[in-house]
Parts: sequence; structure tokens; C-alpha cells
Amino acid sequence: MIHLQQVQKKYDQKLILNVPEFKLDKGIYWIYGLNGSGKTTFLKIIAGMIPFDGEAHINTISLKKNGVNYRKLVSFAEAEPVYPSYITGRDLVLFYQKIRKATPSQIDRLIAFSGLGPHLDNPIGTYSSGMVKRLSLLLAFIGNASFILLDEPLATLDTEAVHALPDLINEFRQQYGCSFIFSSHQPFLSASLPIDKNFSITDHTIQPLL
Ligand SMILES: Nc1ncnc2c1ncn2[C@@H]1O[C@H](COP(=O)(O)OP(=O)(O)OP(=O)(O)O)[C@@H](O)[C@H]1O
Repeated sequence: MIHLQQVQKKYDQKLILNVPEFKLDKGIYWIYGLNGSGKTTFLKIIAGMIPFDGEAHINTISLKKNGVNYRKLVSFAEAEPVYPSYITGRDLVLFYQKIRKATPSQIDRLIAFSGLGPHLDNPIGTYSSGMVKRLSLLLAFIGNASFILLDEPLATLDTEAVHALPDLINEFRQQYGCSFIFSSHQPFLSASLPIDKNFSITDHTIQPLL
């Protein structure tokens, strides 16, 4: 379970998010919101990637008191991922595999999903934007995170990858018990997945959509 308490985020004294209390059990969740409403900020707070006021727990582990163990429970794929141009896709995959203790069979499955096999030994600077996006999704799924956060996961993906992603999500949900939170403006995923609850970010806070 994710539990946020008294969370506030400001940039330059400007309030972006104010979430007094937020709880999320296992499941698949969708976050809507206009451009600039705070979806990415919200996901980055849960991922432990940006400073904020308040507290976040996953399964009783505190981000602020035990950040190392907290971050083992959560994985995040950026909307617009950027990597150093000179390292290869395989460098990153092997790094993630090592630190997240992923099995070779899981890595093989994710490389197959990504379709990047023939390109993995090339520097990321030679990848197209869709290939970089596929790599970022591959990396987010490595290991056994309790929550996988996908920010605009369909952006720049071709139709083949768009159709492969729901299968991967369902597989990881069943095989590893992963939960997912998406932010997306594109409706395809919500039609292809059993979404447990939709949320909307408006007026700096997050509310369930009825
Ligand atoms: N590093 C930053 N410095 C200053 N302001 C920021 C920063 N990051 C985000 N913001 C501001 O915070 C607000 C929320 O941004 P965020 O990226 O979370 O929105 P979003 O809902 O994900 O938008 P989009 O749908 O366009 O991706 C915006 O007003 C944005 O300008």
C-alpha cells in the first residue's frame, strides 16, 4: 500500500500539490489531469525522486526514514526519458539487473517486449525517441517493484509496442503481484486494462473520479 500524509510540493513558493491524505492498495490506477496539473510531480513524489513536505510510505516503509528500502519497492518510467548518449542499452539493462537482482528469464522477456535486442549494444545516442521510450519501459519493469509508475507510457510508441504493453502489465501483475499507476492522455491503455480506480488532479489535489 502507498500512504501519503500531509504532502505539499511547491516550486518557487508556488503551490503545485497539496495532498493531506492518500492511500492506495494493490491494483492498477490511472491519473488524469490537464497539462501542468501536477501528474508528473505526483508520480515523482511517490517514486522518491524530488523533495517535498510530508511523508510517504509503501507497505509501512517510510521514504524519509528508510529511503533505500523504500526505493526498492517502487519503479518509475519518465514521460520523456533521457540517458547519456555514449552508454549502450545493454549497459543500463545489466546495471538494473544487478542492482534489482532480476532473473535472466525476466530480462529475456523484457528485451523481447522492447524489440531492442539487435540494438542493445549500440550507444543510446543512436536510438530513435521510440527506442529510448521502449528502453525506459524495459528498465522500469526490471526486478520486483511493488508499484511501477509509468508517466505517459504510450508517448512516442508505435502501435506494436502500444499493443504489447497491456499484455506485459497483466503478466507482471499476475506473476510478480506488481501494482501500476499511469498518467496518460491517451485512452488506449484504460480500454485494454482492468483499471481499479481513476483519479484526477485538479486545484492542486488528487481526487477519485466517480
Ligand atoms: N522543476 C520545476 N521547476 C519549476 N516548476 C516546475 C518544475 N517541474 C514542474 N513544475 C511546474 O509544476 C506544475 C506541474 O507540472 P507537472 O509536470 O507535474 O504537470 P503534468 O500534469 O505532468 O503536465 P503534463 O500533462 O503537461 O505532462 C506545472 O505548473 C509546472 O510548470
